[in-house]
Amino acid sequence: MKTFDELFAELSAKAVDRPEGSGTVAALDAGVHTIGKKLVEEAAESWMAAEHETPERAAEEISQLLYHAQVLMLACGLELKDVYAHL
Ligand SMILES: N=c1c2ncn([C@@H]3O[C@H](COP(=O)(O)OP(=O)(O)OP(=O)(O)O)[C@@H](O)[C@H]3O)c2ncn1[C@@H]1O[C@H](COP(=O)(O)O)[C@@H](O)[C@H]1O
Repeated sequence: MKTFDELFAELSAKAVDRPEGSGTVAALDAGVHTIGKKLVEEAAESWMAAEHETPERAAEEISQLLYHAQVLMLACGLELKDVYAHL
């Protein structure tokens, strides 16, 4: 288990170190358009899980939504503080 901030720190390091086999590196290389499509897909899956499945399934999909939101942030050069400033 990890927090939102811990995941962002991990993904930020991967974006710099570019370890082989990292899905995050592959997503960043694919670009904003591909990352955005994945984000929307996970948003829809979160909605469907919340409406038609269990809270546990919704939590799983929402975790993936948060992951892809962080990848999009990295692709845009955003840091957590840039987003937190709007909360
Ligand atoms: N939390 C996540 C995470 N959540 C979601 N995903 C990605 O989002 C996809 C989820 O897609 P779906 O469940 O819709 O399944 P799918 O459609 O069969 O998958 P794809 O065909 O889209 O690959 C997964 O296949 C992962 O590629 C994640 N990928 C990585 N992480 C974490 O990010 C960190 C870095 O990961 P790497 O960059 O891969 O090392 C690690 O701590 C990981 O646990």
